Amino acid sequence: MKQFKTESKKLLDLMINSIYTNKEIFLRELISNASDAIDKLSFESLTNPDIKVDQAALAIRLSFDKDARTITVSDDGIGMTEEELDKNLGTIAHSGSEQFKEENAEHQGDDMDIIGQFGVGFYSAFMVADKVRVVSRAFGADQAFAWESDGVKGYTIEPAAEGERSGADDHGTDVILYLRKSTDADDTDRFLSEWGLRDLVRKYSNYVRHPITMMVTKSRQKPKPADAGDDYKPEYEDYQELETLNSMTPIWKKRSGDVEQKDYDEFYKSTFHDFADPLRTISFHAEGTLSYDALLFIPSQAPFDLYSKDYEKGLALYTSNVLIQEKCADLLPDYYNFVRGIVDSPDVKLNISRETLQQNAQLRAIARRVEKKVTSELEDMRDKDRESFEKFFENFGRGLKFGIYSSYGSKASELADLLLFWSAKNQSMVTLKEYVDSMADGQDKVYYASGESRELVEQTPAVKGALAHGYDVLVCTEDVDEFMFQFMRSYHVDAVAGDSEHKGSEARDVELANVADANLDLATEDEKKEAERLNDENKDLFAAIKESLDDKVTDVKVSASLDADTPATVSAAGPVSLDMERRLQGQPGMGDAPKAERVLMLNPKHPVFGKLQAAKDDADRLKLYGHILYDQALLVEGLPIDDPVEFAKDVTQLM
Ligand SMILES: Nc1ncnc2c1ncn2[C@@H]1O[C@H](COP(=O)(O)OP(=O)(O)OP(=O)(O)O)[C@@H](O)[C@H]1O
Repeated sequence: MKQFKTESKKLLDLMINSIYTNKEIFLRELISNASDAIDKLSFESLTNPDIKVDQAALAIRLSFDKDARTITVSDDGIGMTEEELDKNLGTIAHSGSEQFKEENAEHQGDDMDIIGQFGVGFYSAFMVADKVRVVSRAFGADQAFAWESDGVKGYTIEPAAEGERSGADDHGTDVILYLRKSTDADDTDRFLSEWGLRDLVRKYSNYVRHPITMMVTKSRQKPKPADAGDDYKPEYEDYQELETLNSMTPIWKKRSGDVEQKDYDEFYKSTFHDFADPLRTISFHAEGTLSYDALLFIPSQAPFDLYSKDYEKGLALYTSNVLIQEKCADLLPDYYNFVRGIVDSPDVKLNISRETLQQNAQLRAIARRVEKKVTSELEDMRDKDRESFEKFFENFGRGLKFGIYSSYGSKASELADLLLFWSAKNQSMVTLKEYVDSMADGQDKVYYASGESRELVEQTPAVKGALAHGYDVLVCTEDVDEFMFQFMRSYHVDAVAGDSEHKGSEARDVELANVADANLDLATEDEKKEAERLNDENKDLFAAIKESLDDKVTDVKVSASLDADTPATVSAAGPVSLDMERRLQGQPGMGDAPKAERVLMLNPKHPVFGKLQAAKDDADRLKLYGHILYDQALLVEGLPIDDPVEFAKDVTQLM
């Protein structure tokens, strides 16, 4: 007896003790595996002339035995060798298996989430069965092997008995489930019936492209005997017939008007192993020189590994009913990597390989259309269903921002209008257009501020000052935000045609500006004049403070726009903001990351300013004041101070 690998054991444990209400998905999982196995064989046969199979005859067969309490899922797929049985069914094959181990620790008892997130595959059989036997014969092999397990102790693999596999096929797999006893709480009997299995196939596997057949018992009227008298009563007899249970037409070939949303949802969940319904479904068809059917989904939640390097984007690419690539990356731009779906085109060449994809004009044309469709769907959601759009953005917005950032801003024209930011004034998410539309009179820039959290950013003097002057500020808390803004530089506003009631406006580019930029002055004209006067008047004082701060700041000056409670703030003068500096330094391998040019801005309306003036001729006191003001301004910004011990000493001395 062989032992399962550790991570498989955990998953099996979960399956055996599952309280998951959707236990019936086991059949969907086994049918999907069977369908994949047939796909693999079809693909091999199309690319390898030595393999000859009759595509149309490849099927999945269901059967059950009420007395033995077994269900068998049998396929004519590629089958598994002895080694493959060991490798594939002894370990979890899922890409998420590593994460599974970690997540599992957090989600103890919450099996719904795990089952939903990872698409538990083969092992889900153990939710309903206490023994599973897999008899498989790999394509081209002379011998079938049988894998068997109770899911607890381990598993055995042995040569299968002659003729053990059902049907006459020389390749394929039978999965035989020995169902658990039926109880009130856990009714497994319902699976041991024609209607029970037919129901499950319709519900979960209707659009599987290969026939799923089952022998069913039907009733028919016996022919009327020639010598039947007048009192003849029709007689009936049962007979057996092979029935195809699924509709088989791929769902993506159907017009969206002919498919119910719940069918799309089921298809999405079973194909892409998501637990939640998709947020949006997009179906479209092209005809002409390049014809194809496409069915795309925008998930309602981000897969756990979306932002990890293991995540692979792509759409499934089919041609002539054969899956040629499970994840064709070239069909999706990186910023739409969350889109799942299928493209099926008879015009795409079968022997497409990774190298030729780039140069493939057909794929490029499809990719362009896919991108346009997704964009317009997102715009539609933004305008008509804001709640869903905000949910979407929470999950996938970061990717859109990266799209602008990694294209050095060139993708801004496509993506900028899909961005949302937290508005400090409205306390809600706004688009850039909404921001610009409600800008204060005379405001000519979009103001943003960046930091670790909304609360922190909203408390910074720069943001409070801007709000006090009637300017809204976009609060940015993601690492990519400010880097993206730097590449964008400005936001393009389209021209608006006027009418009798509304004034039109010209197209224009509105500059994006960090509100904590030392060169930015949000003050009124009067405040500015006053600041200029004070800067002049206190030139020597400011020079002395700068000197006492060594090379920590490049300048000390008056800020005219600070609110009354803030004695001083630290701003950045160059292209690197304080928050960018913090984020760059937080990255591994960025030891000598560029630093922000710091400027100490003093508030002339605060009583502390008078204290500074009074200490003008006392170098030690001035140094003490300067250091304390500088350090506390950094703390308010959520930034580390150079020397906490020194700061503590300074405060003590002051007391
Ligand atoms: N009927 C089958 N015929 C051939 N191979 C199979 C069959 N069922 C399972 N396998 C093999 O066993 C592996 C493990 O199956 P399992 O359902 O656990 O995971 P998966 O299908 O790879 O992952 P997921 O269910 O997340 O897509 C498959 O990848 C496949 O190689």
